[in-house]
Amino acid sequence: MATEARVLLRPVTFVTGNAKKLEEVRAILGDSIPFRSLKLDLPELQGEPDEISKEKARLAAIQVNGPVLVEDTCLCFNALNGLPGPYIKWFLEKTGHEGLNNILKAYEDKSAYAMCIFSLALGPTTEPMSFCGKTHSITDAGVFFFFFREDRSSPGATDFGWDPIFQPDGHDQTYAEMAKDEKNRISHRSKALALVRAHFAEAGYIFQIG
Ligand SMILES: O=c1nc[nH]c2c1ncn2[C@H]1C[C@H](O)[C@@H](COP(=O)(O)OP(=O)(O)OP(=O)(O)O)O1
Ligand SMILES: [Mg+2]
Repeated sequence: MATEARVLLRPVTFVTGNAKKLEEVRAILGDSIPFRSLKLDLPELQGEPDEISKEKARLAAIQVNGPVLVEDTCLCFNALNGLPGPYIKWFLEKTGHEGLNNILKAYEDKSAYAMCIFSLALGPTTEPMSFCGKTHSITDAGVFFFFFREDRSSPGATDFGWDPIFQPDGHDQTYAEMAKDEKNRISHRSKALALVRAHFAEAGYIFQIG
């Protein structure tokens, strides 16, 4: 039996305060899901990553009073059981790439994974749904960070967070060194958005936007 279609009277609003995230979401989604964006700085919450993402969606849906999509991004060190995780924004801001690098110097395991959790709330009273994508870093000690790499003369693009220090497993370049469309093909964000897209295809939402 076909999934019952759900009618949405407003476009989905992707809420973020981060212009680089928005740029990637636009490039990855194209026109596959009708959405608009809204720049709002949602609170940096504490807790388990999926709960943080869902709570962001609840808060955003109250402000927008309509369907919203948000995401929360984590950078997780395996040696630290997933930390800094959702707190990466403050770690990056306070310690920089080099501080993150120094934390891992204490451990043999320098592997990490990037994780994006999108949450969709159809309205302020609807329980959000979450979609998680992960990309693992290379695992060799001493090459995870640009700063260890004597073969590199430039960190690549330095305009998006921790991209210069994250080298995905199976790749010779960090996210920052890769062409944008290559990052978008393999990233934590694109994996999560593939699930969001599949959900939209399955749920059969119909947009009746007047
Ligand atoms: O693909 C990425 N490559 C490199 N760095 C990234 C990426 N994605 C997020 N980031 C950074 C931004 C922020 O420092 C932290 C996540 O924190 P997070 O709260 O999710 O992002 P945010 O506050 O900038 O935007 P938002 O308004 O959507 O919460 O990692
Ligand atoms: Mg944030």
